Amino acid sequence: MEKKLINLGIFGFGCVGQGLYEVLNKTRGINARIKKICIKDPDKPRPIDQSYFTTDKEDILSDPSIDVVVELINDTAAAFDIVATALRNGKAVVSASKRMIAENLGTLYTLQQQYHVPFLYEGACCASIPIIRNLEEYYDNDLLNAVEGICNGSTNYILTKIFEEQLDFDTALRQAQEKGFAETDPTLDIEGFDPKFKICILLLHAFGTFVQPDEVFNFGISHLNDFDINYARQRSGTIKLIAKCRRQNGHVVTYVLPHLITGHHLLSDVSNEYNGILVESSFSENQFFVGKGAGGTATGSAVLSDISALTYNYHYEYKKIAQRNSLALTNDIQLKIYLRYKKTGQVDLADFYTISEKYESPDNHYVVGMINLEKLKNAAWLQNKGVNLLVLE
Ligand SMILES: NC(=O)C1=CN([C@@H]2O[C@H](COP(=O)(O)OP(=O)(O)OC[C@H]3O[C@@H](n4cnc5c(N)ncnc54)[C@H](OP(=O)(O)O)[C@@H]3O)[C@@H](O)[C@H]2O)C=CC1
Ligand SMILES: N[C@@H](CC=O)C(=O)O
Repeated sequence: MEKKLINLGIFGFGCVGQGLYEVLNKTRGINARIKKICIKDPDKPRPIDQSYFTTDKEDILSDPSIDVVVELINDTAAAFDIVATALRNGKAVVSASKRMIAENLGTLYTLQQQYHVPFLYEGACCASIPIIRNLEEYYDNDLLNAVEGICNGSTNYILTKIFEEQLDFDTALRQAQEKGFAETDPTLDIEGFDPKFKICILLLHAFGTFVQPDEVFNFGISHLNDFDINYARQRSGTIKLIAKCRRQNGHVVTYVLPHLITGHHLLSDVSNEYNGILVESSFSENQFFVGKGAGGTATGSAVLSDISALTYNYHYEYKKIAQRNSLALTNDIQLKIYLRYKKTGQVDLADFYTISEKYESPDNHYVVGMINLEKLKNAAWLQNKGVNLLVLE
């Protein structure tokens, strides 16, 4: 039987928009066609026929023949306006804009309930890894303990190139940008904001907890220097930027921090733009999801899977909210960290609960010790470019 034709209105034709176009053209299983693509710059050369394009958002939002609005743009405020308007107009929406989603989760959840329209965003979290649908459907009753791992393709690409090919940071970042992995503003990647947006979304689907990204501490890899890299190498280890949400004493702990990984660890084998997510639960215990976490076709495939899911009326049920199991966020935990700094007095060692190791040389000092996550989040000294930290586990 012929499947009903789905008319798509797409916003954005950059890395992900073009990835979706390619995936859609090579996929036989779905009867969907692109009716219009709304972009920003009318003068930019496009690889497909000009008749597809418009700069007027109403050509999509007010067209009753468009069934699904696909939002793939790099402007957070405009993306929220598009998605919220489409939902209010009763149109199903698919998006990959993690920042926009994470910053507006409460409102977007309410709009879905109010207007009874689906809003799917698998591509927003770890691109090709179907983690949201798994948290929604497979882990709907199991008692989850943790969802954690590598949620940013660009930083994992940079760290892989540094550790495996001895590339310098700036060259590796440039490559990540050229390959379309990095955000328009790459500080969102290298300072750990992008994985924070993703973990905030996963937190809702795993534990039913709404948080504003500002409440969650993130520290990325932009302060990394050769001394830190050697510190990791001397311990036969590597460095990974890890986003984490973990149940602890009736609360949930959430953060994004660079970790020193030593010994055999599943995440140490996750390379380049791949992401890896460990899910820990009471009954199924440990499971590991790995897949491309950035890039046009990898994300396009997740977006297409969402479009396809809409054809069988799939929508997120947010079961953890419905089960009223929501956990409140806490930063009241102790972390064992390596803290490297340039000179005495640059960091406030009194913030540490205990210090077990101290090293001093003319150029670099470091301590290893236990520190409270809330203290770390509030530490002004950590903003200094000459200071870096690694979580030791
Ligand atoms: N790159 C990746 O690997 C991934 C990206 N994402 C997310 O997907 C979204 C898109 O990313 P990406 O494709 O990389 O970004 P790009 O910078 O490659 O493309 C952005 C697109 O958005 C368009 N655009 C910007 N503002 C508007 C507007 N107001 N109205 C209509 N179109 C607009 C641009 O138009 P124009 O072409 O005219 O400039 C461009 O086509 C982002 O939110 C990103 O965070 C999610 C997962 C993976
Ligand atoms: N900039 C992001 C793109 C995908 O979400 C990343 O590098 O992971």
